[in-house]
Amino acid sequence: MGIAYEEGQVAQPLSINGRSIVILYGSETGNSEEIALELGKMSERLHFRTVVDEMDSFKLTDLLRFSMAIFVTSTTGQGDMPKNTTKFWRNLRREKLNNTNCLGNLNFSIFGLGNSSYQKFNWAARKLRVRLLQLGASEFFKAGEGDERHNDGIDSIYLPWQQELRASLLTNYPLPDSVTPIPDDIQLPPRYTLRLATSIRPGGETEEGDKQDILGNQPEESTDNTRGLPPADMISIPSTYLATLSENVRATPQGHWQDVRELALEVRFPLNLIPRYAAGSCVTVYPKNYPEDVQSLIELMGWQDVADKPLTGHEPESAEHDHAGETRPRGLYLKENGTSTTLRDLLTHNLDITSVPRRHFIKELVFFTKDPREKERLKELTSPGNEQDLYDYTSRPRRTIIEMLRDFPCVRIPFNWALNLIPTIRGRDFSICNGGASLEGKGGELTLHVEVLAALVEFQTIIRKPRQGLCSRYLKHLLPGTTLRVGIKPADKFLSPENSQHKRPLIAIATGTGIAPIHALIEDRARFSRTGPVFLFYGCRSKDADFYFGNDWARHPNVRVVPAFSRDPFDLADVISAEPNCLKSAGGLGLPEPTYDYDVNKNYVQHHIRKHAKEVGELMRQHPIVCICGNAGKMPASVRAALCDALVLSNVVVTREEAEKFMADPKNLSMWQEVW
Ligand SMILES: Cc1cc2nc3c(=O)[nH]c(=O)nc-3n(C[C@H](O)[C@H](O)[C@H](O)COP(=O)(O)O)c2cc1C
Repeated sequence: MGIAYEEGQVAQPLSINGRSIVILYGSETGNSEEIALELGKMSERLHFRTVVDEMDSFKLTDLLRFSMAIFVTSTTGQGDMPKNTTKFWRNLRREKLNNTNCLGNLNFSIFGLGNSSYQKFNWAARKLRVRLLQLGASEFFKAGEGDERHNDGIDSIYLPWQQELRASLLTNYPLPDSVTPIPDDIQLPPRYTLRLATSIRPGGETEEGDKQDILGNQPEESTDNTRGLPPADMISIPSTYLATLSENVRATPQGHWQDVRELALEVRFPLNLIPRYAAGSCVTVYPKNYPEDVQSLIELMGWQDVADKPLTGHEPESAEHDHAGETRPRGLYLKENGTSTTLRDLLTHNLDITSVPRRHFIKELVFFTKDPREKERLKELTSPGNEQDLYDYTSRPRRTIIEMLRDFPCVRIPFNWALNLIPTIRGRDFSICNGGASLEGKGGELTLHVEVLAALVEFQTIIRKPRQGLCSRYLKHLLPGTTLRVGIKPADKFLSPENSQHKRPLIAIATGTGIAPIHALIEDRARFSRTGPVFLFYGCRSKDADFYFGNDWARHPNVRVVPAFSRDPFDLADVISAEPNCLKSAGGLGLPEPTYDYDVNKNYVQHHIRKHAKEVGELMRQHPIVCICGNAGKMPASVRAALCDALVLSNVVVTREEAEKFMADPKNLSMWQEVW
């Protein structure tokens, strides 16, 4: 007879000999991590001993302790592996492992996340898969490749892939007769739990005399945290630096649809810890939540009694639940100076309470409401086939976690489950837009002046209240003089002027704030007397509103700028559209087919590339660097198609097929693409 599960119960997966899965992810912005966690739940429900962790926290030899490994990785940069896979990937690629068959006992499968507007679509997952096979591992289930550009995003490939994987696991690793999978409507134990350092009496008061947490830290004086701007206190984030905001001004006119900020930061590095930085580097800003939002969530969930009490360490629920020594979610950092952390601190600095609710969050909410109608609606939102309904409720109106909890007033998440439901805040990257002498450090403790252009993300949605992204809201009201913690992400090597790279021609195509890294690059090259020519196609709405650095280009005589002002009057004769019949994509390289109809009679960068085909072709013969930066929508594919057309029109190659091959070959050019 199978095990009977009862509603309301928290079911512990059984421990069955030889039945274990490790799920390792590589993730920059959390999408792969979310999928890995979902796969982890699926695996636990099938009674596999399950470990979910980032790749870098795992040794190769540890992999072999599991019956199976599932890898989930996004692709970042120019077909690169995410940062939290660097160590793992370096180990895997060691030459001495070649021909050793060292992973001969490993069974694996892999799911990749990517965006097909990038030339190197899903390359990280593909590279990883090839290397695992080379080292003798066997693929127990076919690889999946999610594409953000699909109608339902990554889910359109991921959901059916996950269903098939589950079926395959059940067939190939059948459960003993007496055991059934844990059904979806039965709750699994939490991965992490929060505990108060002081014990609370049932009535809610704190026991007397216990005013310290287990580390002996005194709780801080209570301050009025419920109003105003995010607090100034810091959390310890590894590999970050202190920076002072020196400027925060609006770069677009008041009436313009978008509030774009010019921010300047003075970043301080200890001399022994100077990161590699150059034009093309990014600065990572870690936003915080506003006290009023934090308070609102605390009240909604009834956490007032515990919100300001010190917490102890964040251990996993039980030792059985082996998460490779991990005691709190990756990316969750505590306050500096050993001061005790409270739930309010976590909600302010660590947990993304204004993010759009993900499927995993909604699935868990079912367990925290007693109202049958709420339960039914929550189940409906996450049931297979209802992806459009989920999208319309969550992503389309950019609804936040707090707003969703208001819509479901009977939901009460116990405070000690918070880390399991709410995702951690991740830093947001902004391309540095200054270069050359302005990006040179000064002083004994090096101070670096960096500038960024931050387009504040503000949405007009079907919910009447205008919405803002977390980081946008944080930056909008950030006052000069504020100290914050920032990271610096190095740029691709070929962008920096070392090794004579600056002598190569640069063909740059930028739209909107995508001009930021290009501007930095041009300033960097200007330091040298002999630099290659620059041909810049720059698309924005209007000369007066968002033609960033418009007055600056004149300082760079070797830079030729061709602007495409899409909303200013223009001469149709200047705009050369594609002729799909003679310049049709040859396909075959797996590149997305650009659409031609949306840009007829418009004034976009791709039209000007075709118009200047001869000059573009000339530079293409000289091993140029080609940069495409800006919005990820239709622009990257249209621009690549226009570059291919230019190659044909200027007789560098004869056919469109040859043009696509030419573009993909690093012997001809170095492509750097940064689109979002
Ligand atoms: C800066 C940047 C570079 C990217 N480069 C690629 C790429 O080369 N190939 C690709 O298929 N997807 C690329 N993507 C798309 C990501 O793989 C995709 O957004 C994915 O969902 C991110 O998942 P993550 O949050 O787990 O990192 C890139 C995204 C960004 C923001």
